[in-house]
Amino acid sequence: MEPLLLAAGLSFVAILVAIVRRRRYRSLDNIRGPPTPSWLHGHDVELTRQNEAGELDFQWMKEYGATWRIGGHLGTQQLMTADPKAMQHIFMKSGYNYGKRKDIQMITKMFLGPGIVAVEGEAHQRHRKIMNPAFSAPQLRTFLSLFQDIGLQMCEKLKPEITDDPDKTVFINKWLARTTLDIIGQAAFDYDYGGLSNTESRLLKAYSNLFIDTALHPSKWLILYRSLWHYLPDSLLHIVQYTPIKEHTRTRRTFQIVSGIGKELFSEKTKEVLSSGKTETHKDVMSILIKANSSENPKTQLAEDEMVAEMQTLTFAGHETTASTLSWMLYELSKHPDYQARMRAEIKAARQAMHARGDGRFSIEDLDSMTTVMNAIKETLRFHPIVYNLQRYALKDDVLPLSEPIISAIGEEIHAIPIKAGQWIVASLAGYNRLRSVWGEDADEWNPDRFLRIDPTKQTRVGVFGNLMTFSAGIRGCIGWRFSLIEMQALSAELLENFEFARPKEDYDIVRLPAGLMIPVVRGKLYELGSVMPLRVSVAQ
Ligand code: HEM
Repeated sequence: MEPLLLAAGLSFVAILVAIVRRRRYRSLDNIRGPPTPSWLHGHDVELTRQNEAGELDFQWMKEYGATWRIGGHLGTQQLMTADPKAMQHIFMKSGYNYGKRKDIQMITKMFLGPGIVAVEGEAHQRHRKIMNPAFSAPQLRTFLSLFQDIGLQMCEKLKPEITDDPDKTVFINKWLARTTLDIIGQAAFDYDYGGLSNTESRLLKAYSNLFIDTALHPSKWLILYRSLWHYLPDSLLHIVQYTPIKEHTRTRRTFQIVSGIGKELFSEKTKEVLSSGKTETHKDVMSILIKANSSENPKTQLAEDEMVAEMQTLTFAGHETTASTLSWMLYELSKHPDYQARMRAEIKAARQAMHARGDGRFSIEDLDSMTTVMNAIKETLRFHPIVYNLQRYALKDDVLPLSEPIISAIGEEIHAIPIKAGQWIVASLAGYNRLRSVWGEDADEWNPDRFLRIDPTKQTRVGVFGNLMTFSAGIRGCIGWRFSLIEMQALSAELLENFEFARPKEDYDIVRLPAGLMIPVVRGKLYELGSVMPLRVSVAQ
């Protein structure tokens, strides 16, 4: 059958199912929210076209409080919330009752294969059980010296690029992505991806501007088409990835390159680990995974394509995320030179103390004692959450508790919202991270010192770190959050001791484009420059 005809046929089936089910989701009439601009798309188009990620969330929060209703496809309603108790309930107290939608699962599968991020329920439990040991705190401590070595390599490579021209503008996100790619390659697979050494790296090329090409400003047709996937039976769902559109072709090309590398690595690693039996010598994440998988009951073991997908997932989730967050931190520091100077002084003092006791490298304890650095990382995670929202649907009828009551359409105060099975929910991570009730009246400013005054025991407990939702929470919370944190601490120490970061001499206006992940772009230069974070970098005095 012609692929376009097939897409049309699948859409027709899905529209029928969606219309039949639609009535059940109109249970939020009592909740206030912005008027729906279109019966066909609800607010889905506005959300993907907003000027900056989170802009609409902040606007709606001001108007309706921490929870509100928006329109979905074909006249459906979606609940959008930034409320701490609602977040806690959805992500930390309800097990798998708020699942990932099938359309989102499918898109994830197209990028990453059938790995941990794309699966649900029992299958997810199986994946997580095999992966957890590789992300334990003691295991992650062993990676610190690797993070420091690769951080130093980055500094050594960057220095000659800037010494001749003190006003040189550097796209710092590119340098950080190359660095974090090498880190994940070595830590996860004991493999050199060539990010810093090889500008022709196959993988870097495959990932370059991936989000702009596949997720930025999708057409109205594609937005609707994808949302209807949720209603397709599994037997038809897998066909949709072959719809001949440029976003899918680009995704498939990247998938083939990354999974090709993953397969080669997996087969070499499996031979190495299982034939030598010397696990002590193999401390990379993949070796631990292969060992854990081989000692599982065969019924619960991960299959080869699932293990390869795990490698793709770690490569993808483990590098751009951390690189982006660090880029936003350096951007903020370029606007806050006084805070930057305090961080540098703290790192230098810690370095002196370290030398005085006869050590050559910072320990985890040294890094943890640098509160000025840690607070800048925390504040950046709060202010610039690169995953700015998460979409879920209710598998069962439920009642969602609120810590911030809202006013209903008829003026009553609402403390809890009845939820019908099938209801779509958007958790606004960006919105929660800006709540004044949680973060103070200056929540819309980047100010790391807020963490000196906040008492976390007085907040509703959410997230995995610092009461932030940036790494999500609960059984599906980010497995790599501690990895990322140690990596950011180690790289910040190297970078800030070696370099100063300032605004570039060109008058660049940086915006946070919503492209699945939040990406930095120079306003008006998206197609010329792609995703960039330009900063003036000079050697620190
Ligand atoms: C600043 C850095 C990072 C941020 C902000 C971040 C954020 C997130 C978020 C929000 C989720 C939940 C996604 C969802 O429910 O759909 C997630 C999941 C995940 N992250 Fe991260 N992440 C970061 C770094 C990392 C690193 C370094 C790794 C690996 C080394 C990693 C591996 C994963 C994996 C495997 C999952 C899926 C967990 C599951 O479904 O059980 N992440 N991350």
